[in-house]
Amino acid sequence: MNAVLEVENLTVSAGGEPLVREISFTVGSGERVGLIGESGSGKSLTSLAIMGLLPEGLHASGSVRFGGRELLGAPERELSRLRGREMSMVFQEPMTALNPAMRAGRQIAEVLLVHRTRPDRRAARATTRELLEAVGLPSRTARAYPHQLSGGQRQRVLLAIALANDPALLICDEPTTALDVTVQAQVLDLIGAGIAERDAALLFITHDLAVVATICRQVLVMHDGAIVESGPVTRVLTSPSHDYTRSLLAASDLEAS
Ligand SMILES: Nc1ncnc2c1ncn2[C@@H]1O[C@H](COP(=O)(O)OP(=O)(O)OP(=O)(O)O)[C@@H](O)[C@H]1O
Repeated sequence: MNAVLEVENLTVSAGGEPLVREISFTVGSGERVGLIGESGSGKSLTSLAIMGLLPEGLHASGSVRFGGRELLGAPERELSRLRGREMSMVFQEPMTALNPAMRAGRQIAEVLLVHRTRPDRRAARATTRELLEAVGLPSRTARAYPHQLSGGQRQRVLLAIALANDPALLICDEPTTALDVTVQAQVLDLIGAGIAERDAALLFITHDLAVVATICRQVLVMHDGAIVESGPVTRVLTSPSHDYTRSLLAASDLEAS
């Protein structure tokens, strides 16, 4: 299996204080890896460091290779060419990720067009309709503004945007946390299907063990900025070797057997 993402000794610090500490992991092509840990453990900073989107004042060191290319220290121009095309991200709060003043269809079409040297608007509109259909939304959704959609519908639009350019890597950061359980299951199914269709790699961030068990085969457990345990979901969730993983399990609905 080819490695899509190779993270080695990644450290994220603020003013010399490490918030993510020397973490290493690999995500292979077609692989689904969950990153779990309690609030504040460093999950979001890890994903932002990978995407080159760390907020001002935070510094990443170590190595993040994507398709063999080193991303840490790469020029912003190169990173913005990758984002939304070869790697994309779905966040927890779709309302802040979507432009409130732009119709949903236009937002999907824009991401199709922005990475083309010769934009074809008619083809982008047709692909937008296909993408909406693939995430279970009627084509009339294209004309809706974000505030006219439900939370689940907005998250589907974001997923359509993230999948639009057939990325090799999709990073999801708590994409279903704000949704009710039924809608959550539907969105998880759509993420799984979108990934499988493209043979893309998935890095799925959540604090919810049940969600990881549903969608991922491999899991990394993060605690206080470090990865304390990793392995196949079936192993880690049935016989955790780290105390912190055991306490996560005890606090969840899943039972260790
Ligand atoms: N811009 C920043 N400056 C300084 N510290 C920060 C900054 N952003 C995050 N932190 C700190 O880094 C740590 C990790 O934050 P991070 O957002 O990665 O956690 P998380 O595991 O994603 O949590 P949650 O599940 O609540 O999103 C936290 O202690 C947080 O307070």
